[in-house]
Amino acid sequence: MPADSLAYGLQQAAGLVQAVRDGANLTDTWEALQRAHPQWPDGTRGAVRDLAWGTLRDYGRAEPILGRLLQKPLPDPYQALLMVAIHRLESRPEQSHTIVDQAVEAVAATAPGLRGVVNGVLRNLVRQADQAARWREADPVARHRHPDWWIARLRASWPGEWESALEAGNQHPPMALRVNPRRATATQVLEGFAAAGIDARALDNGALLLARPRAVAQLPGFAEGRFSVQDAGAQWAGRWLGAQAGERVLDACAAPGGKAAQILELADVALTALELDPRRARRIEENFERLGLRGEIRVGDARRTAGWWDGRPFDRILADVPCSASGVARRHPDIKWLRRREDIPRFAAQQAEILDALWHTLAPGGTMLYVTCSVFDEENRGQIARFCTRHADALRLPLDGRLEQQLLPTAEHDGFYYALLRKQA
Ligand SMILES: C[S@@+](CC[C@H](N)C(=O)[O-])C[C@H]1O[C@@H](n2cnc3c(N)ncnc32)[C@H](O)[C@@H]1O
Repeated sequence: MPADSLAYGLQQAAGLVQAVRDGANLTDTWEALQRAHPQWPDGTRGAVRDLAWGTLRDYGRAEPILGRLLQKPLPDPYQALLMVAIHRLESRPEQSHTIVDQAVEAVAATAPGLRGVVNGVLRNLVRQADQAARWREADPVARHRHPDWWIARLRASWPGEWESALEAGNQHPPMALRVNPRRATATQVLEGFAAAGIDARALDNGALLLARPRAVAQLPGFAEGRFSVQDAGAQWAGRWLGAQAGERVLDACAAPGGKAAQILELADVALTALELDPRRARRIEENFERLGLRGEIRVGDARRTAGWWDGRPFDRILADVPCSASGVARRHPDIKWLRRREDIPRFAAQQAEILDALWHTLAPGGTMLYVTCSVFDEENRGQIARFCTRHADALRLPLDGRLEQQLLPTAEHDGFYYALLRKQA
């Protein structure tokens, strides 16, 4: 199969989808696949990625169709191949004949005996497209493209917003940039973009939103460290932490270093960037280097302060804790497949442990900004409410006039939660 054919793209994307169905992490699998195919042209890389990410974002969409059109699921990875083909048929209905032919070609290469059934299922689907739309509409998982327990949680917490948040979470993610005020102003960056014919605009918090995602290295000013890629929702961290020159600041869960870099771009602070995973900690180093920033990078566990804390209290702490990442699932669509309902209390317990340990390292009068990229209450407002019952010296401070900020995914930003706590002297 030629590497630029749709058949090849479908086959490779099916391999990625199958790996996620087997429990693998998409980013790691994708990196390994690219290492195995260094000769792939950009077009092939882009096509395989789009097909796999799109199919995984379509969580649950193929099931009602395959359940009705197949007597029993095809063996691995051919069921995944059908899912990728169905995703493609839905997104490019005008190319239905080519898609069916190419899917048959893809299966013929390794399982010629399945050609007939793949051909039959996909042709049936093309013929019965209206009926398939009704099957999907009748199935909440297929309609909202999220696991049922996820839908139920969001619906219970956000009765007015859950549907639009789920829908936004199914779209292609936006691309936003964080301007480095040490190297440029937002106006200068936007002028450089306008001169290069790149459409972008500034949002309320200063983030620049590109009209269309692009390869960052091709944007004028990136190599000079004038900006970094960072979701607009994440960019509230620097402002809401509000670190001032001369302060001792801890970023307790720092890799890859986006928020740590923002803190250093905004004020001359003494920053410690702590990270549990040594491999990920190296990415903080690379980010600081590109941006010309300085901070102390330490590998350690935020829960075990004896391993990394010198006993001098911090004036401010950013606790951007590990979480379900349910607010960024459109960027990492394998999350919808890999997360289980029971993972959420496990994350919440880990977050509570981190928060309790960090609280001891905060100076009286100091503040801690708690951040997750989750949309689930148990990790967010519930977590902070429980923290405040355990720590009588914790005082909640408002963020732009609100007790806490839950950003649900929209066309402009991903889902994040923020709460600010002061340790009373
Ligand atoms: C949400 S990410 C942080 C993103 C980062 N703040 C940024 O803006 O680029 C959470 C990070 O915490 C790290 N982590 C998980 N458990 C930790 C622990 N107990 N102590 C320190 N870091 C931890 C993870 O490896 C991960 O890199």
